[in-house]
Amino acid sequence: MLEVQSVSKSFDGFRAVDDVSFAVPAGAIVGLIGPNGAGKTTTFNLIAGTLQPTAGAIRLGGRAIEHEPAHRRVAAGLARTFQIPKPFGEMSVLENVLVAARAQPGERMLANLFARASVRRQEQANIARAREIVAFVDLAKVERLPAKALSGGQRKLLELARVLMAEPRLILLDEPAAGVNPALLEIIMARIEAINRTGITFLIIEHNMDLVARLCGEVIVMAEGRVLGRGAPEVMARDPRVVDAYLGGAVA
Ligand SMILES: Nc1ncnc2c1ncn2[C@@H]1O[C@H](COP(=O)(O)OP(=O)(O)OP(=O)(O)O)[C@@H](O)[C@H]1O
Repeated sequence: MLEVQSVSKSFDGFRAVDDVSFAVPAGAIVGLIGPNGAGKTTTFNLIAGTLQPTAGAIRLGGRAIEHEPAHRRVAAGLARTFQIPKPFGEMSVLENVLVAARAQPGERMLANLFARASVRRQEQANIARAREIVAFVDLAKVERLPAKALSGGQRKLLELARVLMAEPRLILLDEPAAGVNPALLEIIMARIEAINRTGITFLIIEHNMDLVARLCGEVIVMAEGRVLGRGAPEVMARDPRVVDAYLGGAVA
């Protein structure tokens, strides 16, 4: 589904991502872990298209995307969430999900003029789908509230709903467990599992090892911009290079 090949990114000569290669098979949930500053978020930004790589290739479903703008990658089936969700605070939960729809008939002026009925049907279909997704992530009771009224954990669920609305094939999740209380974390993990069972692939940055151990068949470990290793979470957690990288990070 996703291939990252010899990708590097430098900021003023500093290699935040240094010759990174890995692949994420279709249908998998793969973790991307490593100490602070390892280059995980930069790697996400390179895949999503908010940053351009200094070198290397990125393929989604076999198609080269490293030079495509972010919105084309979304259209190709790539979605991402952020460590700190940024919903439109004044808009309702439902509206926040609705604006993430790929088909926005109201934005096509000519279509509006000539095919009002079909535009209205598409809008109704989008609203119905947004409602379903909001219910799926357990936010139906708060769907009319402004997004700014949600707790941190509910905002993570809203982010999940927004990416689902874009009908992705691959979802990049940036720290879905950060700042989430245990009850909501359980819901988030169950929903990720349910979405994955429908065939959607995940790459997840996460420091919470409970989530990683439960959801991720494999983890890719990064440190200092490079890939240290890859394997089952319980195996990588015992790998001396991985232990060293985390301890190095703790004392640095
Ligand atoms: N825009 C930028 N300009 C300069 N340096 C940057 C920029 N973005 C990231 N870096 C540096 O690149 C390195 C990797 O950062 P990155 O955020 O990718 O790490 P991370 O693994 O996601 O860390 P964390 O777990 O703390 O989120 C860090 O040293 C960071 O300071």
